[in-house]
Amino acid sequence: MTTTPASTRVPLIAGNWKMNMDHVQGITLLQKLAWTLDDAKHDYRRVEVTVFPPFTDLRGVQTLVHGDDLSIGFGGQDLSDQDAGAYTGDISGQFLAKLGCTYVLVGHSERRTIHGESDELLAAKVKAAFRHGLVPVLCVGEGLEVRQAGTHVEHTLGQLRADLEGLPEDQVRQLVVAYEPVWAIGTGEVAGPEDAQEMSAAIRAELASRYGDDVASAVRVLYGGSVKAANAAAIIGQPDVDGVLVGGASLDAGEFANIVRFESHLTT
Ligand SMILES: O=C(CO)COP(=O)(O)O
Repeated sequence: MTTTPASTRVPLIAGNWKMNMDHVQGITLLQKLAWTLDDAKHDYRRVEVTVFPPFTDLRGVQTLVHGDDLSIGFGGQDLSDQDAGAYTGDISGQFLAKLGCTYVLVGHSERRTIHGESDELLAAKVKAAFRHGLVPVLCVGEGLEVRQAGTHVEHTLGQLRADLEGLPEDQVRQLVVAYEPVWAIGTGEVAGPEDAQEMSAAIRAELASRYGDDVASAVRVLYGGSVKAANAAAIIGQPDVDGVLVGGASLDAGEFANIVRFESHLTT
């Protein structure tokens, strides 16, 4: 398979704040992150940085990012598969796009489990994201029982196949996929760098077999699950891992900045 070298895919370091940080706390966190990365002279063209705050923070985040001309991107943690109408409590991709969001998480394991979101719904959400010019960060991954049964690769690829159902090739190529083994989320258990590589390579091979090498080598595959500054470099150093989706550690500006600066840990 003739894949584009990993070095042409810009690493993406993404912080999923989950249901943490009200809009005042969110601004403070983002400001601190921006200062810390500025002080470190971070080059955002080399390593892209994005945060996923709660919906109620997004307007404030947009104002800060645009007002201070920050290079940090932002996105929503979820979106509706519908565009508008009588869907109480739901958020349209159109609203997120209007707020300047670049990305949107789709199918985070907490949406799949707590909210019972099906692959059918998630396939509709992926399409809704593209309809509004948002890049979906599609989350896939297995629970502990599946991992223990040794069927994690097949399980995760099954989610990927179902969630991309009917998606045209030019949209697949823009996707970000996040492999997040559920047993490693918020537990302190980290899949080893080899586990992250095994699944990322399997995801890329699956994309290559369905859409061709060219598409597969354009898609960025992230790892998520108890990522910290101490383990980020080894994980992102894997050839098929193009970044990380960070939960808990993204709530600490210093720790998250150190994850963004993972390359400096490789050389020191
Ligand atoms: O779910 C995650 C990111 O989306 C991972 O969360 P933790 O980094 O807290 O394990």
